[in-house]
Amino acid sequence: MSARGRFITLEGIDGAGKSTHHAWLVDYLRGKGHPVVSTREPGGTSLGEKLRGLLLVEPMHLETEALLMFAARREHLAEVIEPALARGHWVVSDRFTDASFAYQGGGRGLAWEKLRQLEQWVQGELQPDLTLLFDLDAGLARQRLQGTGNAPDRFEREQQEFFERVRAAYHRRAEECATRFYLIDARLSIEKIRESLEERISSDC
Ligand SMILES: Nc1ncnc2c1ncn2[C@@H]1O[C@H](COP(=O)(O)OP(=O)(O)OP(=O)(O)O)[C@@H](O)[C@H]1O
Ligand SMILES: Cc1cn([C@H]2C[C@H](O)[C@@H](COP(=O)(O)O)O2)c(=O)[nH]c1=O
Repeated sequence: MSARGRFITLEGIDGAGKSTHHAWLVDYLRGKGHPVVSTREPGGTSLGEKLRGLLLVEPMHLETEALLMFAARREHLAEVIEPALARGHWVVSDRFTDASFAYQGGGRGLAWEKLRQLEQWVQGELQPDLTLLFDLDAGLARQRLQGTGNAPDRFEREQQEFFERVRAAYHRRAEECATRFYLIDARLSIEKIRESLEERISSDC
């Protein structure tokens, strides 16, 4: 039987650089010979991607939003994450549960305790082995997103204060789960961030 694989998540406010470094990290780990499942939330399964389509577009009650995020996550865990880890594969996910604490908790004001209950229900004791938190000022993140020329989704249209609360909630979560978090200064150049990721990850692979 193969050893359980490693579970890495990337987190941060919209525009902090997760997707850029997610793609690089997956290639880097594959280059080292690891079997890697590259995935994202909300999404990662056929049902999860349909829920993502709703979540990023449809206005909805805050608790509906939180429940749909966790419903998509339950499917993601059952269909993709748990089987891959059991096969000994690495799973690299662009966002996971910390995003629910940051966005639904910090951004929208849902009680931390309700989120903890959902977390316990949906994932039990399973947590990422390593969470890379891309930390960036909300104003700079917005400028970067505007530079992409892509139409903003329902979250990306939120005010700067919303993202300041999201960022603060990520910091709270990083303090609460300090052993698995690795904070990245996302103001640095893409090259410098890669160097720091390489240094952090090379001890694991
Ligand atoms: N360190 C960096 N320095 C300068 N620009 C960067 C850096 N990292 C990413 N970018 C650029 O910022 C933009 C947003 O990056 P990216 O799409 O990776 O962010 P994201 O966190 O995945 O955003 P979202 O959550 O909205 O998908 C892109 O144009 C990307 O090339
Ligand atoms: C998992 C998760 C995500 N969100 C939000 C955060 C982002 O604005 C979008 C996803 O878009 P991305 O371009 O793929 O980053 O969804 C959330 O509010 N809660 C969550 O649990």
